[in-house]
Formats: sequence, C-alpha cells, structure tokens
Amino acid sequence: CPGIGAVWLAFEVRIGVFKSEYAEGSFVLICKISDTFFFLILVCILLTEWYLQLLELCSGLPGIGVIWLAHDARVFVFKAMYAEVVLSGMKHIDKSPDYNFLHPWLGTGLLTSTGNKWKSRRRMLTPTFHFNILHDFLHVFNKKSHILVNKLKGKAAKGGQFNLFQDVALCALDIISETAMGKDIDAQSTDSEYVHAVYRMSTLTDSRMRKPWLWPKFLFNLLGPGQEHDEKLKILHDFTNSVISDRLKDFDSIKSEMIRQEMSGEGETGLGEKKIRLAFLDMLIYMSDNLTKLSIEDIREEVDTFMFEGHDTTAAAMNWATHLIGANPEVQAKVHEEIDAVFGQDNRDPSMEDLKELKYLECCIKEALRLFPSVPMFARNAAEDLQLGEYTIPKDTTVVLLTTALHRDPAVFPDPEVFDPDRFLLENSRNRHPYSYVPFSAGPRNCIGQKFALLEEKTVLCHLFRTFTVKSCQTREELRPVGDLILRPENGIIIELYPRA
Ligand code: HEM
Repeated sequence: CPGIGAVWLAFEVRIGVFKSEYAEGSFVLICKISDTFFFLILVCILLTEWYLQLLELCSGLPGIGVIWLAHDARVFVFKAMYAEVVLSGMKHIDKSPDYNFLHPWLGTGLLTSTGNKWKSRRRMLTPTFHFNILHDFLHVFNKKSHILVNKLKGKAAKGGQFNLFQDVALCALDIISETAMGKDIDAQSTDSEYVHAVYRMSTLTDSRMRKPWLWPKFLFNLLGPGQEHDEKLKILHDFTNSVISDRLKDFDSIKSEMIRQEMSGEGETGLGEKKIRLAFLDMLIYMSDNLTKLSIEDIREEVDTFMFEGHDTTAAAMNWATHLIGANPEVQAKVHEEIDAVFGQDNRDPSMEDLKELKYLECCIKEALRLFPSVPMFARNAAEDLQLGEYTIPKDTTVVLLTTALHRDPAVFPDPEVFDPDRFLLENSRNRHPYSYVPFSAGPRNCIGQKFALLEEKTVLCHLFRTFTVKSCQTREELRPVGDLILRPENGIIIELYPRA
C-alpha cells in the first residue's frame, strides 16, 4: 500500500497509516494519490451523527471529497462549478446504485428510472405539471391548510410549547394524496394503515441504505427488518392498486377532454366551482391511451413516486421555514406586513394572484431551502470519466451532490449560517452562479414538482402566518439536523403559537 490502507472489521473501518505526512489530524486523513484524485477518508462514517460530522469536515475541503462505504467510493461535490459539470447536460443523468433500494416501493418510476425509460417518462409527465393544472390544485392546498390551522388553533388555545413537525407532515400527506391520487385520506384527522406504512417504509429504506451488511436481501430478512419491509410494501401497493382501479372505472370522455384542454392551455382555470376535480392519476390514465402506452404497473410506479417524493420534501421544507421565520422576529414582522398588505381585513382564501404578491414569503422559503434543503444530497452515476477541475473521477463512480455544503459556500453566500431572506431578492440573486443553489437539483433531471412544491408551501405558510405569530423555542444548535432521505430536525420543530388579532 502507498503508506495507507483500510481494513473492515464487520461494519467498522480501520485506516492504517504508515507515512508521516498522512498522520495529520486524528479523525480525517487527507492525501493525494497519483496526483489526480483527492481522497478524504472518513473513519467513522457509520456513527449516528455522521451527517453533522460530514458537514463539518466539508467546511475544510475545496468543494470535493471522497468517502468509502465498504469497497464503494462516494465522491462528494459541493462547489457550483463542479455541480454544473455533473448536473448540466444529458451525460450523467443516471442515478447511482443507491437508488436501487427504492425499487421495491417505487419500481423504476421517474425518480429511479434510467436511460431511455427515464427520457420518455419525463417527456410524458412534464405536461402534467402545466400551470393550469397546478392552478386547479390550489383549492386542495387551501382546504387542507384550513384543517391544519384549525388543529393549531386548538393547540394555541391550550398554550405552551409543542412539536409542529407531524401536524405539518400530515397536512402535506393529505395534499399529495388528493392531488396525486384524487383520494382524500384525511390523514390529519384519522389514523390509517396506509399513512403508517408510508412513514415506516421511508425509515426502513433509509436505514438499509446506510448499513452495507443489510444490502443483500437474505441478510436484510435474516438480520434486519426485511419481513416488516415486505409487509409494509404490500399495504402500500394494495392501496395504490385499489385507488387506480377505482379511478380507471370513473375515467370517461368528459375527463379526457378536460385534460386535453388543460394541457393545451385551453381549459378554464381557477377556483371556480368545477364539478370534476382532476388528479395526477387521471392524467396518467389519459397518457396511457387505454393502457397501451402505460400499463397499470407503470401508472402505479409513478403514483407511488409522487406520493414518496411529493410529501416528505414539502413537509420538511415548511417546518424548517416556520422555525426560521419564528426565530427571527424582524423577518416575521415583514412576513405579517406583506400578508396584511395583500389581504387587509378580507379573509378570503389566497388566489394565484395573491400568492404571486407574497414575494418576501417566497424569499423566506428559498432561504430556508438554502440552509435546510429537504433533499440534503442526491447522487448520479458517472457515465464516463468526469473531469472536475484538477480531479479526474473514474467512470461508474457515484457522485453525490451535497447541497447542504454547496449552499454554505461563503464566497457565494457570505455569513452562510445567517438566515437572510434578502439574499433572494432579485437584485441580490441575479448574478449568482446558477448551480450554487440547487435545492430542487438542476439541469434536465431536476425536480419535476418544484412549482407545485413552492405553491403548496406558500399557501400553507400564508394560512399559518396569517393566523398566528410563531415563537420558535429551539436554538440552531438544538435543531440537530438528521440527514436521512430527507433532512429532518432530530427532535422536531418546537414552537409556541399566538393568535394574531
Ligand atoms: C420542497 C419540496 C421538494 C424538494 C426540495 C424537492 C427536491 C428534489 C430533488 C433534489 C430532486 C432530485 C433528486 C435526485 O436526483 O435524486 C427531485 C426529483 C424529483 N421530484 Fe422533487 N422536491 C420537492 C417536491 C416535489 C413534489 C411536490 C413532487 C411531486 C408532486 C416532486 C417530484 C419529484 C420527482 C418525480 C422527481 C424525479 C425527477 C426526475 O428524475 O426526472 N418533488 N426533487
């Protein structure tokens, strides 16, 4: 070995160092091998606080580093110019093998598919996020926000601190269920097997990803929660299958014509009293052309993908934003002022036009996604050797975009830990490198749901801050972000609420 080597003892790695220049620092060793590749060897990757430690380590590195997980390298990238090389263009669009752990649940839907399948699905699904269709979902965002606010009024009346996280998460789950499947699961008011299965499945998948000894299915079954995983999977798939078959029965030429009109921009939009409410599922059925272009299985993997990708992400984002606004009274005062200027004494539901006016709230949402991006990292497979500045990344290496670190580059975001929504005012963001801020990823494989997500967040937060003054009861240190599939606060978001006059 060239003065350094690694031995695995069960799941723990021992790094042996026998060259004096490598023996700097007790935790991390940084060395250059063959002058082409920069190695960061993280000794304690499997510690529970690995995410926070990773961030700390990154702060001393030049925007790139490597971690070994068993015999697999993960190259971490967190500099705008490197992110651009990876994300722009069609070369490196395939996901890394880590995403295979999502296949049992999501199949190879839009998030997890590769190559030509991904290209044709993306082309097919892009029109389903047409402005007109999002416009029609606003009534769901408003309806579900009312339920949330009413629940919170009860908590505010009792007084004292409480954890907001789950209340907002259930609201987001209600929203995605009704918009994706056309099914009101009423998660905010009732307990359901499906809702439990959604949460449990995310946890089981995430913990398997980070435990190499559970990667083989037989070991997952033998040593891990493989059996519970399969039980939850059955609940999830049975539920979506039954929703799809009900919806297929209801699909008729009227819906078909409505969809055609909405996608072509001819359809009527707005909160009008429409008799028929469409869901993404209807659009998938329409696209399937009598199940010739998409099978029931194909439709299910896309519905499951929307359910997975479309609720935890927005739930986390709304929670982080609420904490940050509630922890900065001067910011909250501006949010209140803006909402009051738009609505005055009128207690109408926000319309698309109203939401467009809430520009400062939008800056707050964007700034919260900078500090706490819901998807803290995402990974691609290098389709060919990749040149990142002076570093050559070999073909088939997993390249991980570490957004949390990317968004803290002090050269782009001075005083990066400070919550400053003004960073996203047009005049302050106009000349920023386009790949320095990528909470929704970027390039051709970016988040297809980002407009939906921002609209949902704005609507729910508008209802929340219109009704309450929020006092955040945690310091930044107490939040302790945990980087699972989604970035969550370890102990939730603890707040006090005070009704506004
Ligand atoms: C704040 C909320 C959200 C954030 C921060 C977010 C972020 C992201 C990111 C970073 C990716 C790339 C993931 C990767 O490459 O592994 C992604 C992909 C995706 N997102 Fe979102 N997302 C959000 C909300 C949503 C919503 C509401 C939906 C659906 C209604 C959605 C659907 C998807 C899909 C289908 C993909 C895969 C796109 C593709 O590979 O072509 N997301 N999202």
